[in-house]
Order: sequence, then C-alpha cells, then structure tokens
Amino acid sequence: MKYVSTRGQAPARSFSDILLAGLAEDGGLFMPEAWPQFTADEWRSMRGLPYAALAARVMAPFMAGSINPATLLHLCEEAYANFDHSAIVPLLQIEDGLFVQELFHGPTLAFKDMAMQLLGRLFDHVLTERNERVTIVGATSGDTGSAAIEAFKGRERLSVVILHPEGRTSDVQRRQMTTVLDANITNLAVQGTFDDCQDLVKAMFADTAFREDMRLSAVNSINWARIAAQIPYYVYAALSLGAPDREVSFAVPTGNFGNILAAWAARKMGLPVRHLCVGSNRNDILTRFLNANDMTAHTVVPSLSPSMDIQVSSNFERLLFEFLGRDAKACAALMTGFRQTGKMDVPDTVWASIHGLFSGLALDDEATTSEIREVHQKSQYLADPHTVIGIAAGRKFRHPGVPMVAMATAHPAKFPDAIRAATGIFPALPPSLADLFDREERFRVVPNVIEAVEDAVRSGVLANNH
Ligand SMILES: Cc1ncc(COP(=O)(O)O)c(C=O)c1O
Ligand SMILES: N[C@@H](CCOP(=O)(O)O)C(=O)O
Repeated sequence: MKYVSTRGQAPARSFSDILLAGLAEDGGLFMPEAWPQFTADEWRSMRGLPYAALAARVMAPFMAGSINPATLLHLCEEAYANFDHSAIVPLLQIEDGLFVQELFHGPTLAFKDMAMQLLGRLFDHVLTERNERVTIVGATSGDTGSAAIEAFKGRERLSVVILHPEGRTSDVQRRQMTTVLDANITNLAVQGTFDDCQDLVKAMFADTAFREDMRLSAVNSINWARIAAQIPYYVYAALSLGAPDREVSFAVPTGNFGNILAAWAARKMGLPVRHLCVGSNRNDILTRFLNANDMTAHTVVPSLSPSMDIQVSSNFERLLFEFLGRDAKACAALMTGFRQTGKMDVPDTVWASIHGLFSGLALDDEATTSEIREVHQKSQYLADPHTVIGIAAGRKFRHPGVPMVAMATAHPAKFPDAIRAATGIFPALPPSLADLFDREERFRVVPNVIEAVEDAVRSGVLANNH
C-alpha cells in the first residue's frame, strides 16, 4: 500500500516510511492511495475472532509490502496481551438500542492505548530492520501523552518528547506522564493550550533542518498508523451487533477527529455504518460546522472533558480531502486559509455530503454533569465526562432498528472530581496506579515559543543519548 499527502506536494510512500515520517513534507497528512475493501463474506469470516487476530486481519492491507501478516499478528497479540479485560474492547448495552464499547482497558486507562501499544511495537520493528533512531514529538491534552510514554518508555531506538498544556490536564493525566522517569522520556509543560502544543509540533516538522537533524517522528493521530489501529474496534462492535447483515451507527466524543475518522474509514472499507455522531464540549467547532457549516475557531475554554479542549481538529483535513474528491490543491487552499484567518469556507455541496453522514451535539459542563448523573441513575453506568458526551450524542441521533454504539474513551478514575461532583462516587484508580500521587514528578515548563521548545527537545534527546 502506498500513501499520498492531502496537500499533493509529497511523493507517495510505503507504510513503513509514513509510520516513521508521521507528517508529510508538504505539511499535509498521509492517506492510503486506495481504500482496502472487504466483502460481506470476508466480514462474516472475522466474526468470533480474538481481538488481536481481528485487528491484524483488518489492518493487514494498510501495511501490505511493509509488515508481513504473520509479523503483524504477532505484534497485535503482544500489544493486547496486557489489557485488563479478556474481550479487550467489551461491548455493553445501557439502554434499548444504545450500547457502550469500552476502549479503556489498556495500561493508561484511555482509548489511546488501543493504537499506541501497537505503535510502540511497530516502531521497534521498523527501526530495528532499518537500524535507525528517531525522536518522537507529541502534543497531548492529557491522554495521548501518557499512552505514548507508556508504550515507548525504555525503548532504545527512540527519544520521546511530549508537550502538554500547563495546568490544563487532570492531575491523574499529568502524573501519568510526568512520573515516568526513563531516560528516553521528556515532558514539557507548555504555557498555552493544546492547540498551541499541536501547532508547535507542526512548526517543528516545518523546520526542515530541525526535522532532519532530530529525525522527527509523530505519534499523534496525524500519523496514519494511529488511525489504522483504531479501525478494528469499530469492526468488532459492528460484527458483534450483526454486521455485515445489519447497519450500525457510532457516537464518538471528539477532539482531534482521529477516533471518529477511524469509524468513517471502516465504512469506506465496506462496513455498513449508517451514521456517525460527533460529541463536543463547549469547544464546539465541529458541532457548529456539522449543524450550520460554521467552521470558525474560537478561543479554547477549559472544560470537564479536557482531552477535547481543542479548536483545530487535525484529522478533519483527511475527511475534507476525501469529500473534495481527493483534490489536494483545493484541500491545501482551505487548510492554509483556515490557518491564516481562523475560518474555513467549506463549499456548501461538500458540507451537505458530510452533513448527510455526520451529526454533532455539544454539551457544556453543566449538561455534562447532569448527563453523568442521569446515565448513572438510569443504567448504573459510570461514564467519564468525555464518554458521557458521546452517549448523549448517540441517544439524540439514533434511528429505530439501528444499534447505536457510543465509544467509552476513558476510565472514570482519570477524572474523579467530575464524577464525584455528579454522582457522589469517587472512582478509585486500579492497583497498578494506586501510588500515582506518591511518585516523583519530572517536567520542564516552557513558553509557547518555537525556539524555546526546539531547545528543550534537543536537550532532552542529548540527555538520553549520553
Ligand atoms: C478521553 C478522550 N475522549 C475523546 C478524545 C477525542 O478523541 P479524538 O481526538 O480522536 O477526536 C480524546 C483525545 O483525543 C480523549 O482523550
Ligand atoms: N485528546 C488528545 C489530543 C491529541 O489527540 P491525538 O489523537 O491526535 O493524539 C490527547 O488526549 O492528548
């Protein structure tokens, strides 16, 4: 499989190349040159497979020519071996026609582990094969960082530098990152928002000399491998609920648009997905876009669901590229305009096609709190502040006869204060994290200035190499 850039100015590359490159040289995002397709019989043959085997089958076409299927299966089996639920991604019903799929049974209690546990192993495999080293730079609003640090800590061929917005994650999220003291891990607390962190990462990639000198790589969902590894759980849920002989819809609490993009990718591969529902918090740019073609970035406001405190959703570019008929020039023009003006004028016809498939619902903090309380009272289900927004979106947009699956993206114990305020229950951390608040923290505060961040990345990498 070859990959092309959404901005059309980078050469087509193999899966191994784009895994290590992360972002295309022209600032665009890589997309598969063609969509792999599975027939109804092929989907049926995946029913009942253990999760790792299912994941390897679904992802194999994306890695064709780079990772052989037997190696991929082995890496998937290793990646999902330490999850704390035998189903890996258990599905449970909370209301008539409304299901929740729990994606937080990995080591850091968030859905990011689903992809990151595999990425850690894929990077090791490809770097060893090529005898290379890389520096991973990542931006996090809380969960990607801890999942990446957990997956990559102690690995010899890479240094990892994670930028989080100072004071804007939950204490549990911050400590999950900053208490990992391995030499190859550097945590930077940026004086800004998640969008600033993401911009800084993109600016480091745009600085060609720095990018090449540091051999930069990315594990945010700008890296296609992240999206590929998030597709299989949608397949698992749909097959469990009757696909390919029955349609299924999904509701996804959304920030950077990576998770819901994976659901859409599954649909492109032939999975019968009827509808996709975006859940937003007060940072509701995607919901405003889906409801009224209003893609105007506002100032980011902190919320009870900090991992979704985002205004610039990187993966929207991939959707746009596809709905523009893969017109890279038009896509690049819209993205450049958005960066310059903070507003994107998506042509009405393009918006209407997106609107036919996606809907959006935004909840403010007050509504999030009442929703946590209500879901708990009615269904005895304790949903974290991100998950509950997806549940609310799923309930609003479900069609009779079509099961709606809401993605549970984080364990409630990551956001204990919000859960206690809503229900009076203080969710305890699992035993592996029970001493989290006793552990030593290490991080460096940096201003939201590219030169300062590049210096900090360089010194983190140097310290690791000595
Ligand atoms: C708990 C949680 N829910 C939802 C999201 C939003 O997912 P995405 O950025 O893929 O849209 C995130 C962060 O990415 C998250 O950490
Ligand atoms: N919510 C995320 C933000 C980064 O998203 P990613 O999927 O692009 O890595 C986080 O928790 O860090």
